[in-house]
Amino acid sequence: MFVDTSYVLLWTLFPLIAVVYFSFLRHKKCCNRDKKVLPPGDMGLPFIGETMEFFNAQRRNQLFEEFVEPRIQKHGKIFKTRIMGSPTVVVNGAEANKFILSNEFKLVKSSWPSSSVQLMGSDCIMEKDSDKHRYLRGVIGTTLGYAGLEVLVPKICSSVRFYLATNWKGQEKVSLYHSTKVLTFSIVFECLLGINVEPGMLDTFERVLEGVFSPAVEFPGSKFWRAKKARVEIEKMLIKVVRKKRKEMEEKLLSKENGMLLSRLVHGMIQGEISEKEVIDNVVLLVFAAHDTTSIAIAMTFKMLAQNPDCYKKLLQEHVDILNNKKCGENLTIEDTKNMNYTWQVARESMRLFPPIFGSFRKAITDIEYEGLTIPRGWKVLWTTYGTHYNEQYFKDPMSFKPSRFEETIQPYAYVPFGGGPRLCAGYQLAKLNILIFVHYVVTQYDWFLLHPEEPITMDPLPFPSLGMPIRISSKYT
Ligand code: HEM
Repeated sequence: MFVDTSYVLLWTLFPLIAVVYFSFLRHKKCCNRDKKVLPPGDMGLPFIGETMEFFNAQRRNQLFEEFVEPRIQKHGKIFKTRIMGSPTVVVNGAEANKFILSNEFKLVKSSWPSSSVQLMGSDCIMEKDSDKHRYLRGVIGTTLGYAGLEVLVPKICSSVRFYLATNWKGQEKVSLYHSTKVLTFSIVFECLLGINVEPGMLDTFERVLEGVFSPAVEFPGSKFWRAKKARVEIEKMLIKVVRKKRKEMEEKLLSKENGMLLSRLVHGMIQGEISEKEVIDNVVLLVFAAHDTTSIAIAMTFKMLAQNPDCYKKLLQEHVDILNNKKCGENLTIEDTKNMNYTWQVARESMRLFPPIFGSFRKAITDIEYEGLTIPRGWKVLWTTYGTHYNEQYFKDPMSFKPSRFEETIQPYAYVPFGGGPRLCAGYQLAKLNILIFVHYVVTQYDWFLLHPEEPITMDPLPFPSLGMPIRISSKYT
């Protein structure tokens, strides 16, 4: 019988071919399983990526509306992009905020632009992790604990009252935003740190702040160059202050128990727990963290009150009730601030609609797996406040101003103007007191209205009212 040898060969080789074929399939499946799935999104042009789109939207204070939201629509709540030279994953939503913020030090670490690190100082709290971070949080936390706050309240009251008496009394028109900036600056320096504000200090600090998010290019005349020069001036001034304080403390003229944050930091220095540079970098950082954030929060609270007369009426009544229980000229106490529940709801709602901080950057310190996607090690992660604050899922009718929504429990990590996790704002309590006390004295002493109700809010990189929010004022007592 004729036997086709090719058939014989085929039947002999068949099991071998089958084994090779199935092994190939298995290998392919394994590889696919190991292959990491990056989040969807466009990386834009080589190197610059989508930086221009990001900055243009930011300048118009439309970062969420023009940059983030269209990409959420196209790619979903977690998308990749490339900004400022770094591949970046933008995450939105309470679950994603929680995942990223609570995994600080484990999966991610805080990641500030080079210009911010150079100007704030490489030894400031935002650059620290583990023990040093815990130590600095402890020092700030003790100063802002209940006993510390009790002492702070009358000091803040005196600062606000003095400021209004010397700068608003007899005036018809003032810049609300400028006032809040001057006040928050002196409150951080004098009430929290215990350092006297000297003439010109605010301007020098403002020059540093102007460069904090500008490109770290040091050519004469550039923002960053000016900021670096201002930082040197500040350093010289702070070195003198810190050494004087150290001498006083070593000679037992002053104890760390005077409650002031600078004394506590200098005490740590004497004990060898922190260096002089760490003290100085953290003083600069605290001013940066407190200044523009609290100022814009107060300004937007007033803007919302002007636009919502019913809310203003209710808030005013809260303060009149508190005032009626005080003797003439008596300062507020911490207990009085606890009776400002509605005012705090108004301020919180203003910060929900206009969060002073858009969000912030982290860096993945390992490959991160989240919802079936991989954020590769070394990539940046940007979490946002707007991603939850403007989302119907967390806040019903999100674009309406409704302070009473804070009577209900809010899902954790949905309301995040102060961030969350181990890096939750360390000055939250001070910011709250600053806002409540300022509102109290203004609304009980003055009638006021906005001169430009439609004034645009710009961003550079924090939001601010473009005209300084001028208001017409008239004293209630003349
Ligand atoms: C309305 C006012 C304020 C807002 C909206 C605000 C917001 C924030 C946010 C969002 C963070 C977290 C940043 C991140 O996760 O990368 C933060 C951190 C921080 N804030 Fe505030 N802040 C305010 C006022 C203040 C004040 C008054 C102080 C100090 C006296 C302060 C001190 C700090 C510090 C030291 C950190 C760093 C915490 C750390 O790294 O552990 N903040 N703030």
